[in-house]
Amino acid sequence: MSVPELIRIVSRDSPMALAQVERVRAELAVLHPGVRTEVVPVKTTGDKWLGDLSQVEGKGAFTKEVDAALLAGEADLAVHCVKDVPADRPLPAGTVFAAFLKRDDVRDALVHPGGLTLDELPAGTRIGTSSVRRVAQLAATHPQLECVPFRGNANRRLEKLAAGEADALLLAVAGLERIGRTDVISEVLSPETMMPPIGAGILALQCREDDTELIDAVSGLGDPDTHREATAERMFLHVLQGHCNSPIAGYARVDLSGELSLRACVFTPDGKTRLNAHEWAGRLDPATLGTSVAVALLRQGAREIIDGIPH
Ligand SMILES: NCc1[nH]cc(CCC(=O)O)c1CC(=O)O
Repeated sequence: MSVPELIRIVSRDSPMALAQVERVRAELAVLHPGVRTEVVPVKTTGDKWLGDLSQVEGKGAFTKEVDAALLAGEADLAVHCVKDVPADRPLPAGTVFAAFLKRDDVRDALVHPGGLTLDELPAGTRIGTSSVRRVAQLAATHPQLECVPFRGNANRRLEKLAAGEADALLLAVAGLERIGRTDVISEVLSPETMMPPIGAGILALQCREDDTELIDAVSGLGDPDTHREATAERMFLHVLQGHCNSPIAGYARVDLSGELSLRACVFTPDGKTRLNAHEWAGRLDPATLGTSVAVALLRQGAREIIDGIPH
């Protein structure tokens, strides 16, 4: 296999994103010991704008500038959190996913400086999160807690928490692992307590579709089970056509016997209505499983819930 001499890797410039790039560089160094890599950090709209994401382009706010650098030939390989890559539309024309790295933890964690668990938090505790998915689920299970809008990269959110801008936070375990801050976790929430977002804990490598040499060179970093899970989850979201204010959650899993299943939910913003579906792939390929679970939720009225939410 011919391997490029130099691979220029583009990503957001947050500490989490740069840690993700270091993982990719380390895995590449094992697979292709001779290869040189260079990092091209870019600031995205989502990093610069700390207001409501639906006021900027919403979806794609964390990926647009990264995609542009790739397409302009300023870099060769983009590293993305799958969670941040819009699934309601195809990938930008001219680009493909070359690999999905082995999945990290899908769960969310509670970060409470006093070390309390979610059930122990007193009424009125301010939870810093702007995620409609987290807000809806908390409203359903812990209505006595109050969510306050909270944006910025994970390090920035921890600083704002320390400054007293909220009493506790919800953050992804995978993200805290990447920035080396699992020490702040007071409770890891089960997926039943807090259903994860589509693509949680998965990093994707994206290339220009004509760059076959690089696609071949990096495809060996992909994990086949993660690929099946990511494909089912993203097709689910594609068929459902949510928007950035629609609380949607779900995750696929390949179990020990190799069976793929996908569970997913759609909520109203107040969490009072929750539609659920859970199906096993059986003979279906991952994308068809994603479609089937989306159709199951549409039959229960998901379209009306999603379209009824202002965005
Ligand atoms: N929206 C930012 C973002 N994108 C991906 C992750 C977590 C890591 C992952 O799931 O890959 C986070 C931080 C968070 O939600 O706490």
